[in-house]
This record gives sequence, structure tokens and C-alpha cells, in this order.
Amino acid sequence: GEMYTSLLNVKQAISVERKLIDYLRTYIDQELERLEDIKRFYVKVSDLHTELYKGPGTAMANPLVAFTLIKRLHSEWLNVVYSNEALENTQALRSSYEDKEADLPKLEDLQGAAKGLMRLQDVYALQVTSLVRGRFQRVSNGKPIDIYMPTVSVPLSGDDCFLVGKVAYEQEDYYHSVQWLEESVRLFRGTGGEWSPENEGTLEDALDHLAFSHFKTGNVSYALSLSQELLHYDPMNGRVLQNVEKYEKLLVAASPPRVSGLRRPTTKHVRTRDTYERLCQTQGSQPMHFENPRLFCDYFTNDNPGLLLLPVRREVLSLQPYVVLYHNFITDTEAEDVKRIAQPGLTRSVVAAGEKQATADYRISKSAWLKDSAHSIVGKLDQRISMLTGLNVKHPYGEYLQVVNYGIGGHYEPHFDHATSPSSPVFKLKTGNRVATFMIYLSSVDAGGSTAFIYANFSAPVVEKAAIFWWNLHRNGQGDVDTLHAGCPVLIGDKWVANKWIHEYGQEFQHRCSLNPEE
Ligand SMILES: O=C(O)CCC(=O)C(=O)O
Ligand SMILES: [Fe+2]
Repeated sequence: GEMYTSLLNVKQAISVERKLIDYLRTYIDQELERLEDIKRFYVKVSDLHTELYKGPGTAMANPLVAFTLIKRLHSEWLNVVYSNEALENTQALRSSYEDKEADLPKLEDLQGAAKGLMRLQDVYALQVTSLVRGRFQRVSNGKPIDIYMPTVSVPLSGDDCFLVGKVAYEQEDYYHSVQWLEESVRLFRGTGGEWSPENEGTLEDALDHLAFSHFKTGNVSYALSLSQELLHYDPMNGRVLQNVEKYEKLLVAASPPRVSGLRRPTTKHVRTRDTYERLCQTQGSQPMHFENPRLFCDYFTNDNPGLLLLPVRREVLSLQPYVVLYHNFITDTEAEDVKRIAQPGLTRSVVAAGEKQATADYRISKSAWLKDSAHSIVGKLDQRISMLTGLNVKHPYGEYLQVVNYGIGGHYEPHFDHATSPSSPVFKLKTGNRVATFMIYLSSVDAGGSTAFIYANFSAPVVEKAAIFWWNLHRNGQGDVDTLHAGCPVLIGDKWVANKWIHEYGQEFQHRCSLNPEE
């Protein structure tokens, strides 16, 4: 399955590379040994020539010398020149590499990871020039400010930037391709065109793609000068020669094309994009108590004997819609257990697409469903959710526990948890719509990953071990549009959550219905 959609899988890839490092070490040792052998032959023959064959003919008087000369020329040189050892060494390396092929990321993973980086760039307004230096900075009042300080900073190479730029380029997303290829060209220029065996692109490739991206965004004069630089390295490139001619014609034309400027590609949720990004950037922005004095924190027992001795710290985040955070809902070891038992079942998360379910770029994670038969912890959590919410969460009144692990820049764009169409798969359980969501934060994150409520205009940060609860439906059964929410892209960290979706039926004695649309 895909690797980039779950950080767990990315972590597992480390052990694959560790194996590859071992293989390469073996290969290098074998090749060094081979070259040593060749060098020994070289030294032997060249020494003979400095010692024995100085004067013409004299040494040949010795038949042993004559014989060994003939033998060398007939077979020793042949054996050296046509040795298969280099090939055998390469083949051994390749076959051990191929044994690991199933565990290697695919092109889709590379593209997914690159798109994840561009998503983080956009949502957190990160500077590409900083990212390339391994830093996470946003420009504020003309000054770059660090929004996260990594303990190890990994600068990117010209080739790294080339690959990100190319992914954008191939999607005709010139807004991003221009920025990343610009960095690629700068870095490639800096290395003076030095060749590295691992590189995919060259300065010429980067110039070529950058020139065309600038042409597409209307910056013809820059496209021209980049193409001219490219011709300097590859003067006979017919296609580039043609482009130069085309760009020159355009520039002398009566009305050269206007520079359209760089605009971000439009996405599904343009209308809510600004709010969404603001809420993600100001992680955990919540209305302060003085702004809304009706918000409060307390120790909550729900009058349940099970909670009397150990009340839960409850934080009311919003009244409309009603959203609360229950602190320390789960213990560290319980959270570890849930992640561990979910691991083998993780598959790419899907979204409702008509009557069916499908993967989508707007939800990047893997998830697994846990029945209470999976492990005693699942039933225990059900019971605790029931005590806190007073709701019946037994299947099919509650769905199985959905454990989610986010991937690189993993996110879930603004959506409703409840069904908004009668054909939704949510109704397959025949227990009505999803009346409430109970979501447990199974991990912390270092940056990003907040849960943002778009119309309600607040975001809840990831609070490890806490759980968030809200009603999705009004008491009359209508969906509450104010519950539109999102999982912000994870900037730094490995985010895990568990969802418990509770349905309308089975709650008749716990959750009062009403025909009043205001409730
Ligand atoms: O991960 C989050 O913060 C939100 C997840 C979510 O909304 C969902 O899984 O439906
Ligand atoms: Fe959701």
C-alpha cells in the first residue's frame, strides 16, 4: 500500500534503507577488492617493464621471460579486460535491491510526499527558500519568523527541489513549479554542474522546466533569459532554439502577453480556504473566557457513579455548536495499545463519494476499524465514552472505533461527519445519521494538526490523551452546518486519532429530540 499516507509506514521505511546501506557496503568492499586485484596485475606488469624490458631484446634471450610475455599477451590481459566481476558485483547489488522492491516507495509515494510539502507550504504560509534550508519560516511584517525549530535541520539539494517542482509542473501547477524550480536552478548553479550518481535532474532539466513555467505564467522575458542560459550548455537543442525564437517574437510583438502573476491553483474549498488556513496557523486559537464568559472548565462526572471518584476535566470550547474537550480521557499505555492493535489493519482512508467510498487528496491518512472483540481496551473505551456522553455507543448504535494515522502533510479538509445525502454509506447501519462525534487524540504533534471548526471560527490543538466531543445534528435531526470541521495538515509529528461516531437510534432515552430547529 501507499507509504506517504501514514507516518507509521514512513517510519518502517527506515529499516529498508538500513538494509540497502548494508548491501551498498558489501558492493563497495567487493569492488574495492576487485580494483585491488587489477592494481596488483598493473603493478606486476609495469614493474616488469621498468626492470626487465629496459633495453630492447636483451631480456627476451631468456625463454622464461619470453614465455611469460606471450602468456600474458595471449590470456592474462584478456582475462583482466573481459572480467565479469564488475558485472557480477553490480548484479549482486541489484538482486538484493530487487528483493526489497516490494517495501520501497512507489512513484505515487514520491508525488504524494511532494504534494504534502506543497500543502504545508500553502496552509502554513511557509517560505520555500527557508524550507530548502531545512527551516520552517513564515514571513510576517517583512521578516521571516520561525514557526518551528527542528532539532536536526535537513537542507534540500537542487535535485530534491527539482523533483518537487516537477511534480507541480506535471500537474500544470506553475504557481508551485516556479518557486521550487527557482530554488533547484539556484542550487544546481551553486554546485557548478557537478555530477552525482543519485541525481534525477540536472541544471539543464531544471532550467528547461523553469523557463516553460515562467512562460506559462506570462513572464516571457524571464523564460527567454533562462532558455538562453540553457542553450549555453546545450547549443544544439532544437526545441529550446525554437522556444527562444518564439519568446523573442512575443516580446517584440505589439502587445506582449501580460505577466499574470503567480496564483495558487484553485481547490475544492476555496470559499473556506482563508478561514481554514488562519485557524490552522494559529493552532488552537480558542475564544477566550473574557470574550465569551459562558465558556468554562470544570470537573465533570455526568452524575455517573463510575466517574464520581475520578471526575474528568472538561473544557467547553464552543456552545454553538457544542464542542467539549475531555482531558486525560485515555492513558499513555491505553493509547499505545490502541495504536498497536490498529497497525496491521491500517489502509488508506476513504471519503464518501455518492453511495460509495473512495480515496481523495483531501483526506491523507490510513485508518483501521477496531471491533470490541479486537482487545479488551476497545470495550473499556466504549464504556468510558458512554459514561461521559450518556449515549449508547454499542454497535450498530455506535460505529466501530476508527483509528487514524496521518501521513506526510496528512490532513482532512473541511467536511461534515454526518451524512448530507440520503444515499450516503453512513445509513448502511440502519441506525440513522451520525448524531455525535467522539474523537480521541492518541498522540501529540510538534506542530500543525489542529482540529479546525470553520464556521464556528475556532481550532482545537492536538492535546495528547484528550478527547473532543460534539453534536453533529440539531435535535430535530437536521445536520448542524456549524460543525464543518477539518484536520489541519500535520507539520511536524506523527498524529493518531480514534473516532467513535454515534448514531441517532438507540439514544431515544439519552438524547431528547425536538422539532425546534433552534435547538
Ligand atoms: O484529525 C482531526 O483533527 C479531525 C479528523 C476528522 O475530522 C475525521 O476523521 O472525521
Ligand atoms: Fe470529521
